[in-house]
Amino acid sequence: MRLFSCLCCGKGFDRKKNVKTEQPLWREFTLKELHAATNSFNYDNKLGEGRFGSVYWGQLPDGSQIAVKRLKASREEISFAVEVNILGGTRHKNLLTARGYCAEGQERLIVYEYMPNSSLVSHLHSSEPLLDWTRRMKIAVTSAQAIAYLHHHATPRIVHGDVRASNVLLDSEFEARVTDFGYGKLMPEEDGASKANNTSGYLSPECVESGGGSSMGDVYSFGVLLLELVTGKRPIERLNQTIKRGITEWVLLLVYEKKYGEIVDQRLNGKYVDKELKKVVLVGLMCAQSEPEKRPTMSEVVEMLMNESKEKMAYLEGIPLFNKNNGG
Ligand SMILES: Nc1ncnc2c1ncn2[C@@H]1O[C@H](COP(=O)(O)OP(=O)(O)OP(=O)(O)O)[C@@H](O)[C@H]1O
Repeated sequence: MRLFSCLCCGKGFDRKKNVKTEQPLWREFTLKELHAATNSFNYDNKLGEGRFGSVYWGQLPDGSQIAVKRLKASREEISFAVEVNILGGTRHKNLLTARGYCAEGQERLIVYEYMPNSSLVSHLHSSEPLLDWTRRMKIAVTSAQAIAYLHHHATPRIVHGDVRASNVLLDSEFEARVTDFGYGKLMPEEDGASKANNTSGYLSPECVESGGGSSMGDVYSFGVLLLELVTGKRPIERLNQTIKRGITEWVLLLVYEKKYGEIVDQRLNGKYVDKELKKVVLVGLMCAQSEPEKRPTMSEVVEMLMNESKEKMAYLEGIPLFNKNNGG
């Protein structure tokens, strides 16, 4: 049974009309093709494993490199089809491009572009070469643009539901390629993003409460991600066996004291731009406010991150949240 309609780029690629001039961006792969590309899902090709399944590096006969996500269990067919069609129909330069899918027998696979610089989390919290300041700023803006696209321009509008550093992959230019959107409905309840986020510190209080995602919940998670990006600290740091510290509370206390030099990732050895640090920290804290109605939208976040005017900075600094006596 063929469950999938063929969706291509966001502009509505029509295979029949465009076949002579364009390579289809989205197509069905055979299992045989993917076996050949990944050396039969060889252990040496394995890039890693997430909650949904394992990811393998592969190469197609045309030389292009792919990452094949082999989903763990067979999904409810219609749900898989709908979700896969969302992936196939959503195109933005800072979203990870899904090139196609394979559904044969019990196998459910999604084929993505391969990202040579792995994920943001591997750069921030491992021995990978340190991400310099310029790259961090580029990642902040490009990942915000991707999520803003999902919220404000994609058809249908998409709540990411699982914004975090491991879902920000990095392309050869170290630009963000946000991934794992549209997976919410693919996940079994007990494995849901909400449950995982709960302990990772990315989930907003109202999403913890409701167990579901929302666009304002994405904004909160993105705020936490911004703070992680500039501090190099995990959203929740374990200080000792019993005490954990949330990144938002820690950063806000230092902002009250105007101790930005203590907030920034110390491994940068002072190589950062003061006003950019201040801006990202303040925008991150605005996003990660407990009350959803006080958070900006993602398009406002993009605007604030890209705006370099003194007026905007003065506006941000004047927000009561950042004044201990007014907001804190
Ligand atoms: N397109 C890709 N290019 C390169 N590496 C990738 C790609 N997609 C995933 N990976 C890597 O494969 C590993 C598993 O990714 P996956 O998305 O399955 O899990 P995750 O995001 O780490 O966790 P979770 O599934 O819980 O969200 C990660 O190390 C990730 O960086």
